[in-house]
Amino acid sequence: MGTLVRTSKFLSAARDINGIVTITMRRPPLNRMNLEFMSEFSNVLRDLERDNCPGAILTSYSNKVFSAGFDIGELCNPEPERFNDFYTEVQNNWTQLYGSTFPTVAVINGHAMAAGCLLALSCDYRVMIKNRTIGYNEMQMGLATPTWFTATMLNTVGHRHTELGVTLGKMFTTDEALNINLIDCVADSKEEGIQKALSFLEKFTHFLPKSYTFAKHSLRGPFIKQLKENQNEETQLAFRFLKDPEVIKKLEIVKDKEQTQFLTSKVA
Ligand SMILES: CC/C=C\C/C=C\C/C=C\C/C=C/C(=O)SCCNC(=O)CCNC(=O)[C@H](O)C(C)(C)COP(=O)(O)OP(=O)(O)OC[C@H]1O[C@@H](n2cnc3c(N)ncnc32)[C@H](O)[C@@H]1OP(=O)(O)O
Repeated sequence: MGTLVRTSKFLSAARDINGIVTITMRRPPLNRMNLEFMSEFSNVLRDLERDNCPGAILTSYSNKVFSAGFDIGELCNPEPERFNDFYTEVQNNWTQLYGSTFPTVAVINGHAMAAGCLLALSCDYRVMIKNRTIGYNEMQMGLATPTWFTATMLNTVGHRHTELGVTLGKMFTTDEALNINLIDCVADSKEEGIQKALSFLEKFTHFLPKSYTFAKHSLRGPFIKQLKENQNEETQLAFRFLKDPEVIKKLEIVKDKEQTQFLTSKVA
């Protein structure tokens, strides 16, 4: 796997002989993202920028779940200060990953739900294992999909697929995701996925890093700028949404269901 360059409670990062870093999310059982997870993630990305990393792969320790998205504990009737810290970290994390100066690949070796899907979409390329699902399922949870989540999907698959995906809270199967270019290729196993990711990243060894960064930022920069300019408003909007009694009630029902079965549309 390579030399371990960083290990923390929920993430590990290992560098191979070519400098490519594989970041593995490990918050059992579902890689749910809470404040601590997000700040560890930001620290890893900051290190990779500082070290002029030539490329990174993002994957999960589990071959069942890439990430179940945000920890519902961070969203259900949140405290203002904690939510502000959490959401700010999430936004910063997205601007770092979506705008990284190095190429990134998500090896999606398990289900990728909501913010888990955002992580994958924020990379430059996606390899997904067969028989998994990916999408923004917020609607099914009584939530809404934040503006920058939507923009990231829109920039990947276009308006119509985003519109249907977001408004239906649709989880796409691997085959469906490939058909609409939500992912770029399919692998039989995580190991094969990593090999495909490395082949993609190998292409960039022939380019000047500054040329790559310029191209990426000319495509993604305006969306990052838009979020940075509206960061506080986005946080306030989300906080108000989450304080709506109907939303709290719905999330509490979801939390109660956690004791038995999470969602009726639960995936295999
Ligand atoms: C203006 C509006 C702007 C913004 C709106 C405001 C805020 C919203 C902000 C952002 C958007 C939201 C993004 C998100 O990421 S929301 C989270 C979405 N995640 C999910 O829906 C995950 C659903 N989970 C599942 O479908 C399954 O758990 C999964 C397929 C991942 C795994 O299935 P499996 O059968 O292996 O496990 P389970 O028995 O279902 O789960 C084990 C255990 O864990 C609990 N669980 C699952 N997911 C979460 C989660 N995200 N947070 C907390 N807890 C979770 C599950 O209920 C089980 O609990 P228990 O029964 O107690 O063991």
